[in-house]
Amino acid sequence: MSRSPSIPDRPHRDIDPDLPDDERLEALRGHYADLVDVNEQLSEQLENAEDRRRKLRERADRVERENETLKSSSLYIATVEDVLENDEVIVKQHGNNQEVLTDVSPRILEQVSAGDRVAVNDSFAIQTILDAETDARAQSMEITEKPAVTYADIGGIDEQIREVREAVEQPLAEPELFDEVGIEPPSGVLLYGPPGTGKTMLAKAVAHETDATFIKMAGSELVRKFIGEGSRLVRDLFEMARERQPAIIFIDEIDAIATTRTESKTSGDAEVQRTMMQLLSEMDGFEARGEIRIIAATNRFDMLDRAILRPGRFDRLIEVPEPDRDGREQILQIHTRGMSVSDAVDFEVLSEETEGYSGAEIESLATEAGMFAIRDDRDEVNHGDFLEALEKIEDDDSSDVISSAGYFYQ
Ligand SMILES: Nc1ncnc2c1ncn2[C@@H]1O[C@H](COP(=O)(O)OP(=O)(O)OP(=O)(O)O)[C@@H](O)[C@H]1O
Repeated sequence: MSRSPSIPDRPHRDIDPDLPDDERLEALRGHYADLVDVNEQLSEQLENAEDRRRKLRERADRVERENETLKSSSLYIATVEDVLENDEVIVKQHGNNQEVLTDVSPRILEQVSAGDRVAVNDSFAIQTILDAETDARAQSMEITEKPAVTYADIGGIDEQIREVREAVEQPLAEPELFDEVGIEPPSGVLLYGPPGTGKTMLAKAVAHETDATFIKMAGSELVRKFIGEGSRLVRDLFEMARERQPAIIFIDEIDAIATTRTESKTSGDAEVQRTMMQLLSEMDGFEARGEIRIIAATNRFDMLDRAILRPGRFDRLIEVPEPDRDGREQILQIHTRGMSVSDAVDFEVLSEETEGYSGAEIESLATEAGMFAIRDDRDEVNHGDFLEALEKIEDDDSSDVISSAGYFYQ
């Protein structure tokens, strides 16, 4: 993709002062028109850059807020076991199952009852009662009975589909094959590769094919600010899978809980470590030929703690790369299947032009091309629409570079 910003040249015209007045006036008009044209182009670029800056500002604010949340002091999650007569309650802390008798402020005592999930501080004083909204279990899992994605919706990674079918689908569909041969199927499958290349789709397609429930959890969700929450979520995840089996557990961004350990020993690190240990112990505990399969995904293979790749853990690694030329063509065909596209659209040319694009980016290219057709009041998308969409995407991309380099904002 070309990334250099194309800033129009300053218009220049030599006007001979000795020309007759009418010719000089004509030349000046021409020069003026050039200036107006360049001015328009620059204004448009400026507008795009400002739009981009606004988006980046929003993103920076969001990251700052998240950072603040993470820095604020941690609370522990506990369940209220019993409310006693003398304004005391017994709470059981998640993670270590420690039971504690603690005083409660009258303000909270009126609202609290046995079974409530609460957040407690270091001295076990109840700080908040967690309502259904903050119940992380409900919030952080995505559960789909039988996802609609099929292998036919995935382009350019046939070899990866074959490997996933062998490692995940076959043990679910034909466990007797493994019994007969006397081997254990892979415990967990790790898909790794750049963002937007179809890793989630692959996991969903296996669930579709095997009529399994798809249960997705993002690694970042497991790294919450409540101590004990991560390991509890992991337990919930496996419990949910047992309730709904056959099930595919999909842990996206596994690097969030399984990065190489640093030397620092902050409580945050220890919490992440505990969450990972919980995941490994759940994996050790389940039957490899059973009805639950586990798939994880990461864009940061280089950062992974090798401990999770040992036999019996994520022992089948499948790389999902960016699509090659043929792959891009297939993905383009898939994402334009439901669109009304002119016969003159040359997919071969488009797949040449999209080198470096991920599946997700090709999907937005198709949508963007459709938008150009709508803007032009047509109901059929033509080759020119795709070229304009390409140009727009590349411009957006280069304005990324412009804004991050501060080019326009000096
Ligand atoms: N190989 C592909 N074939 C068809 N569509 C694809 C492909 N890869 C990505 N897409 C499109 O991009 C979207 C995002 O893909 P998906 O979520 O599977 O990527 P991912 O690899 O899991 O990304 P991430 O690492 O960011 O989670 C999909 O919904 C799909 O529309």
